Amino acid sequence: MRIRELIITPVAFPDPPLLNSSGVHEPLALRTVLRLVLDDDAIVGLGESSGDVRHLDLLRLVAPRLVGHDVFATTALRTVVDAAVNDALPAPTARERTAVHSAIEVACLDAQGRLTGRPVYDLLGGAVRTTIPYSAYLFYKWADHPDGAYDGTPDPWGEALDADGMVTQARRMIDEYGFGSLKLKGGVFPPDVEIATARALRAAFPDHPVRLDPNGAWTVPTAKRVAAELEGVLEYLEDPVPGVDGMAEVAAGTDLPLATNMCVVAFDQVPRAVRLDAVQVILSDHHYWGGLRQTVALGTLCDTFGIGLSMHSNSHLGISLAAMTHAAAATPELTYACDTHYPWNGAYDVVRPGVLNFVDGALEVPTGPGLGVELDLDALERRHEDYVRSGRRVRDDTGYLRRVRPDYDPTLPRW
Ligand SMILES: O=C([O-])[C@@H](O)[C@@H](O)[C@H](O)[C@@H](O)C(=O)[O-]
Ligand SMILES: [Mg+2]
Repeated sequence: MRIRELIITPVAFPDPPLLNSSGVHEPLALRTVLRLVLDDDAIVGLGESSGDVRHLDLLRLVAPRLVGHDVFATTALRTVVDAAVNDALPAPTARERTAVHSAIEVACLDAQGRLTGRPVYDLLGGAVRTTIPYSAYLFYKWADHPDGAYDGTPDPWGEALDADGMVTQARRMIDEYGFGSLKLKGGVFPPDVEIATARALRAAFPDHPVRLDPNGAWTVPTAKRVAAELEGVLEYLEDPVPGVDGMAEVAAGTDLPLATNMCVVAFDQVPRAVRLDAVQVILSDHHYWGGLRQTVALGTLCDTFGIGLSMHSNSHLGISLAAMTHAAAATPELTYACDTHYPWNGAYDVVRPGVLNFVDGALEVPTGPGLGVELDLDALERRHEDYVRSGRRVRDDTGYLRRVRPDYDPTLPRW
């Protein structure tokens, strides 16, 4: 079955003012929705990937070159993608190429599943679990955007700028979604504030493992001190310092497992990280590890070297969530609850409701053909109109925070 067309639709959707080590989320988050149309027109494979304009430009170069290729030939399609993006200026990096491979592979797998009547997890080797636990992704946040939300809807979450605010946010996430573990996004306040927040979460929810992720905001000495204080409090500490060498120095002095989605983000970075014993958990992410099959392969590799496997997320919608869920279903080595931003953005999804419902903090793996989710074309059109109207083309957390604090310096490590 051959590919007739790849339709690429950039979308924008409201996002709350969530703080991180580089700034704050803008009123709109960006994504790209892919529709891979096959010859007979009845089968359309879905995909979702980054909304940044550079990725979009690369996808647009690739789209016409896919026409006529077999949708099952995903390995050969990587060569087609590489040849197509060679025309890009500036020349794409290996990471940029891999992100395009990932996006195309997911749309192909969805189409293959629809053609064969099998869920994507079957195409990945079969499901080893039927439900996938996710963690509550907690953010320090402002009560509202300075100029209000993009669509004028009042922010239902309220402010969370200290330990009490974070415990309130966590309680609400747990009440609404049933999450059984907590991820705290740090790197926003001085480390002692974030240590106090992690401790408060642990005390308020003693049965919920807590992880903390300051996205490389600390120096090695600071990270060593925080790790010593949080041993026994956290299940893992994610990217306390930038770079694999710093991670190795911190890891050498603590029993707390160190996790990363920043310093090991591709297969060619694994050997050095292993040699240095720099990370004890890798966060997979099919959007940049090369797709769903590569994510399953990463599980094998992690197991080989005794490294744990978790899953990273970024602001996303339901096609990505479905793909993450299928990857998790087919990866035996993935034993941590996965990250997801979905509670922050899911109200603006482009897939029809009914499939992606959290029960006890977990998603049932969709059993329908392909990814098992259906596109809501009206919602897609609305989100695309917002994209066009907004004029936004790249994510800029730092620039947005600077509107409020013009002297804001995003240089890391900060503490
Ligand atoms: O959404 C955010 O602000 C996160 O900080 C995200 O950009 C990170 O990529 C991510 O979730 C992480 O775990 O580092
Ligand atoms: Mg992280």
